[in-house]
Amino acid sequence: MSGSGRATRRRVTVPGERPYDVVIGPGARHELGSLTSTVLDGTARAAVVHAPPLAGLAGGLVETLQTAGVAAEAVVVPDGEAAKTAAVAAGVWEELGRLGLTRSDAVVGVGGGAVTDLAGFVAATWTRGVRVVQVPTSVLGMVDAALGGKTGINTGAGKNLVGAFHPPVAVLADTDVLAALPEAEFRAGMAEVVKCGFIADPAVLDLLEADPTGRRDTEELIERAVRVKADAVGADLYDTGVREFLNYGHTLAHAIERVEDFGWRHGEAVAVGLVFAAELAGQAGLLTRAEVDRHARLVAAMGLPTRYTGDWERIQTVMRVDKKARGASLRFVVLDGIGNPRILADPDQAWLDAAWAAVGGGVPA
Ligand SMILES: NC(=O)c1ccc[n+]([C@@H]2O[C@H](COP(=O)([O-])OP(=O)(O)OC[C@H]3O[C@@H](n4cnc5c(N)ncnc54)[C@H](O)[C@@H]3O)[C@@H](O)[C@H]2O)c1
Ligand SMILES: O=C(O)C(=O)C[C@@H](O)[C@H](O)[C@H](O)COP(=O)(O)O
Ligand SMILES: [Zn+2]
Repeated sequence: MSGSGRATRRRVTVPGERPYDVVIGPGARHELGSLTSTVLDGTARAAVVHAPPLAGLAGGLVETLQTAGVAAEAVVVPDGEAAKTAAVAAGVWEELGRLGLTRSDAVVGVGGGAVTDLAGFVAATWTRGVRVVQVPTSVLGMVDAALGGKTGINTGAGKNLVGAFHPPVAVLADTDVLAALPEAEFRAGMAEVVKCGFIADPAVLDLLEADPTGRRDTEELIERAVRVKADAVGADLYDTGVREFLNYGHTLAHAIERVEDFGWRHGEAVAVGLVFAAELAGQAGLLTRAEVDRHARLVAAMGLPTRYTGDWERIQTVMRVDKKARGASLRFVVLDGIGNPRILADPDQAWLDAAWAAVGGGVPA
């Protein structure tokens, strides 16, 4: 089973000190067993971390590992953003201790971005670092969260404020599992895909304008987004340069998520954040009106939100806790033309207010 379809799957190598492959396509998860003689060589034990909705899939992967001679067990965590807490991480550490996981063993993260972020974080911290294989099951996980090595959890102050850079040894993006992904989650994942289009690959924009559902060209879109991310993290794993561009739309998005107590889908918040960032660039004279409007038009056509009305003062306070902020100054990723991202530091308040108005927020007089 592990070999069937292998030749037809797409493979993207993420460059860096320890390069690894992202395998994209039907049945990709079945390559897990064969990893025990390559990147998982020497693994005696493995913890397969998953949330309840992915129990069936994770159970199959536990069996695959067992068949390959690895003492694998499932570790169940809460679903969605509720997995990304210090308490859940502490619970998983206790489980890894019970399983006797040593440095030569491995964690397998199975699920959406929330679970792979958590699984990556416990792998980064357990015995100061064990190998992790990510098996993303959402579009968002496949194109973004499962690769690149950003792992982490949330705190009361905001999104992803505790974490570590810990790249996986392999990513198995099995597009068969997307059949069970709820439509709203599929759409939310496409927000990170269109983000990649705007920052680096305009062909993605053309594909999505032709079919805003992303269903016609799903694998092509996933591969293109993975390549955009692989290029950025290959050049700048530690997020001190070009990797910051992957944060396009995220300054507002993370603030929305925090203010909404993590009740918004990440991709939906990113969608609004893209519209906000485009207007900010328009205000700064970096994008034409047509380029600004292309953002809102495409995001809306994809069935994603373009509006958010909340407490502007509070949003601005939370945005200052963003990891791109330096001291008191806010820093945003903006586009200086489509496909040409740059940082805009300390934008004029009037530009910020105009961007807020563009997503439907009211600005107090
Ligand atoms: N580390 C990174 O670089 C990075 C990048 C982007 C996003 N993220 C993080 O990823 C998270 C969002 O990930 P997400 O959008 O995947 O959401 P999620 O992980 O919350 O998953 C959304 C829902 O979809 C369900 N689901 C996932 N796959 C399924 C499948 N195949 N069938 C049925 N149900 C399925 C999950 O159980 C969950 O209920 C956020 O926490 C975000 O901060 C991290
Ligand atoms: O990989 C990156 O770098 C990104 O910025 C990708 C984002 O889509 C992702 O949401 C990431 O987790 C945000 O990073 P953060 O450092 O702002 O938490
Ligand atoms: Zn994101």
